[in-house]
Amino acid sequence: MSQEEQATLPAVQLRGIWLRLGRDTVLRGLDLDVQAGEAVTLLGRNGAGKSTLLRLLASALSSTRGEGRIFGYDLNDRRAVRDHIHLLGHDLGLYPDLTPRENLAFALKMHAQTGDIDMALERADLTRAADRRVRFLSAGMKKRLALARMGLLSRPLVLVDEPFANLDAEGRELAIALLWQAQAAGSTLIVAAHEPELSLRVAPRALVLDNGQLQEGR
Ligand SMILES: Nc1ncnc2c1ncn2[C@@H]1O[C@H](COP(=O)(O)OP(=O)(O)OP(=O)(O)O)[C@@H](O)[C@H]1O
Repeated sequence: MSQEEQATLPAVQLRGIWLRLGRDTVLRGLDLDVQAGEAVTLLGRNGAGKSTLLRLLASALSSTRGEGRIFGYDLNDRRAVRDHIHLLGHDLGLYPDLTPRENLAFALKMHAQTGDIDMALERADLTRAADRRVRFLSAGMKKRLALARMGLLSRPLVLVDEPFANLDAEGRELAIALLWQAQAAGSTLIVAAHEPELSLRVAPRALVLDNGQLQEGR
């Protein structure tokens, strides 16, 4: 598929998705359409299934029933899906024995990309901690690093679970700025958050996950 053909396809198309985890049926016939370039805030109470939905979209979980496509690629085509997404989940996926600088360099290398690591570190206010092992950073500093990595890797679909958790006021503004930047660079965003007043600034389409299905609005 050419890049031109791909750009005309919806970023996300889910049809009748059911997903069971243990004894819980978390998603119950869920449908979702997200156009390329859209920015969506995903709301819902604790345990509603927001993280589960993001993990399904990242092809880290399989549905029990239903069909899903990411930029036209079937969700079961995990390699193609993972080539198009970046998931910033509860588990930040950082390497604790590497430094922030090394984590960012490794992420760029894994995606065969280049980027300005020093600028990303500075923007995240991590310059002074750039060469300390990640395991010695605070929770908020780790979150800033994960956000900096998201900003460096400009993936077509960016899935972010609670971008504002563990951050101080300045860190929250950094999260918003990096999400803006990702969208301006052409990424589609889906942001699960408990702070609609923050998330809706960057992702104005609100979807509420309730009883395993999505509804528009707050
Ligand atoms: N690995 C698992 N095995 C069994 N059940 C799970 C698993 N992970 C999540 N669940 C269940 O799935 C449901 C949805 O969880 P999920 O983490 O997706 O919710 P959430 O909307 O992201 O919640 P929160 O706002 O608290 O982060 C919950 O009932 C949870 O207990």
